[in-house]
Amino acid sequence: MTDKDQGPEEAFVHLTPKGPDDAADTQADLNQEMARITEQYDASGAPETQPRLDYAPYRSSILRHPTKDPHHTDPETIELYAPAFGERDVHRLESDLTIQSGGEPIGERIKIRGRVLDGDGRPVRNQLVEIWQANAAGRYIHKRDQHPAPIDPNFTGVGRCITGDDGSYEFVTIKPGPYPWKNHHNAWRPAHVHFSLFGTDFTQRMITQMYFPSDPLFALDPIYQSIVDPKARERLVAEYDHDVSEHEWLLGYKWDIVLSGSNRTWTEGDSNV
Ligand SMILES: O=C(O)c1ccc(O)c(O)c1
Repeated sequence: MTDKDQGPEEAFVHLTPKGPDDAADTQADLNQEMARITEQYDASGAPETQPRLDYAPYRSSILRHPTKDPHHTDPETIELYAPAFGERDVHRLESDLTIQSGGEPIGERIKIRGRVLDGDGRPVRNQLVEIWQANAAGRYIHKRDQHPAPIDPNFTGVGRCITGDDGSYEFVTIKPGPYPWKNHHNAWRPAHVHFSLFGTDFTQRMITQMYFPSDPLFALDPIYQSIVDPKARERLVAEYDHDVSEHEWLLGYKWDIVLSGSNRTWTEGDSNV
């Protein structure tokens, strides 16, 4: 575990925004800084699928990134007190975020389907997959999110499931709206769904985000841009899949998560960084 390991609570820790006179607060300056770092990467020719941990345009990463080597733990000891999940602990209906209350949540109903795979393309079965996200208006139910967008009384934005024998997972949910955050002036996060994979024990937990195709905010988002390899960025974007869509009911997206190897999915916090 590292201090960067992040759940729904910690996702809202912001730095105080700098004042309007601060040069780094303009989007143009931020874009320049992001482009400079990407250029350095391109020149280095190094394949890099994981994000810069202390990426200045993403302000909180300066505070939150791990500064010490990973802490080695004895896997047997950790099993004595870490939480563990089995198939029976997670109900099938917990993967449908649209039926948690008496009423229908507002927004575009979607299904996200995918597989969890290892670096050789083998399915990773029986994994706890948890998601959390903003509602259709871009609002989280969280005390630190007080921006003036409505809370949906029929939507918590939280769900979970266990992967099947073929590594598959599936969530029915509402497409999240873009989220305004305080990283810099007029900062909006592209619509995204947070994913946590538990691993076979707590020390393996990894956290990432899934995005939606063609989002105009990608180029402006320091979290997305903190991944300098364009291919690694693209792997975080789900694909629209018409076969997953259902007639007059929902739109379908496909998104696979690869745990290791050169096609590894970007992770923002896991026990390996
Ligand atoms: O780093 C953050 O502050 C932060 C806040 C909310 C999010 O949805 C997010 O992805 C990051």
